[in-house]
Amino acid sequence: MSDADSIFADDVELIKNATVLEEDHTPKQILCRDDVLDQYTSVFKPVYKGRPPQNAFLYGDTGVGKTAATKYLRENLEQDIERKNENVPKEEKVALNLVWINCENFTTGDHKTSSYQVAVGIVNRLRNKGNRITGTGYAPQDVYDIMYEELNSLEGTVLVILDEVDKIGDDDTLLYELPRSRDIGYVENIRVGVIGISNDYTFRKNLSPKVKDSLCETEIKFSAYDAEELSDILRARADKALYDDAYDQETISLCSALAYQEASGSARRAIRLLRRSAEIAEENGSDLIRPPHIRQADNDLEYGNIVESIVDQDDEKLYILKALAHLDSAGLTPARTRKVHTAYSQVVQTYKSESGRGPLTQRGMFNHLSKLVMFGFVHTIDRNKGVGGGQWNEHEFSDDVTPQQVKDAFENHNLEWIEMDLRGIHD
Ligand SMILES: Nc1ncnc2c1ncn2[C@@H]1O[C@H](COP(=O)(O)OP(=O)(O)OP(=O)(O)O)[C@@H](O)[C@H]1O
Repeated sequence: MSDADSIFADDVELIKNATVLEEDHTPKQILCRDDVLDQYTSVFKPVYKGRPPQNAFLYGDTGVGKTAATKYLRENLEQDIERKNENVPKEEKVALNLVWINCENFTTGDHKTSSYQVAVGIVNRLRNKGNRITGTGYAPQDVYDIMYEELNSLEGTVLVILDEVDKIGDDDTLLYELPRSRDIGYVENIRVGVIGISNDYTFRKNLSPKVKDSLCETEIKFSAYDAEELSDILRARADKALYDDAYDQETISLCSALAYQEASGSARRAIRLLRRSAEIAEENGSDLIRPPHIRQADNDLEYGNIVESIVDQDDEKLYILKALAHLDSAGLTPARTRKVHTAYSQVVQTYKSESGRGPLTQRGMFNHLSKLVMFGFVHTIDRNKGVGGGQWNEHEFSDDVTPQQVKDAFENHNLEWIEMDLRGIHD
């Protein structure tokens, strides 16, 4: 069968190498980051020389190259150590063990990670499949003991990279102890270096002084890219991913400008935008990515971002948003707080009938509703009819949110979307 017979084929193909546009692609070159790379290279240098490793804390907004720079230096370090070891006598060989943990992957049901969960993760990275431990059922001290035992069975330097380290929350025992494990006497055969990576500025600010002392030996800030830097990064990516005639200077400039404006200089957003724009251009049979494709791609990404941020809300806020979605569909917004509470109570009863937990009081719900206003999902109107006329609040979705996005978020959250008819609802 030729492509012409397939419903999946497009008439034109603009993407030459799709993997280059994927999230986990590590570029061969890190652009526009010379200063930061110099600083970061110094952190890895002692490891290459077989000296005690340093600890470091990397921070900066999302999509600004923290992970990419770390992967790039890790690959170089491993390759260079391998080359060096080929040419030196046995006793001078450098032993490096690297454990990469994304703390986001070790969250429990309530979206929280703890030092305990990360310690379980480290143990399981070091053990083979049949010998792994579960994330529950061990006393915390037992898990730490097992982890240090596993680490101590290695030799040389152990570099533990904790990506999204902020997910570790308040329980930061590990962040304090792991970098100092040799001084404390938990390990004796190895030297441990810890690199924490975070895009949460509050987490960095709130780190306890003792964690700051041990983990933040070197702090490296990754600032956001400006539109010109985004253009350089994007052009290099487009050169590898797209056919030469598929894009021009306007494609690169517009994708970069939009990512700069709307995603605070995130290279991830710029690359996603380029990929979606190329797909839309292909679907439209265009042999060049043009501004309308890019604008449509930008709208698609914005839509998806809002759905993702709704998915991140806790159950109570999801129920309030569902109540507002039904009120909106029934033409009943803006709705007074009492009406939103009645609708919300119905939603809770529908979803929580099995657990037996009831809805929050109106005041309790209002606290969550205020957070939704703060996050930009909901818009509240203050009605004031003057003396004797009364004062009250009315709520509706902000301009960026639609009932369909709430529905999509429920589905992404694996929560069934139960249809509800709130047309006859009273205040
Ligand atoms: N300087 C750069 N040169 C080339 N590619 C880059 C550069 N900076 C970022 N990228 C690319 O942009 C995307 C996002 O970068 P990365 O994952 O490193 O961001 P991050 O700062 O770790 O974000 P987060 O905090 O959300 O994890 C990746 O595809 C990465 O390869």
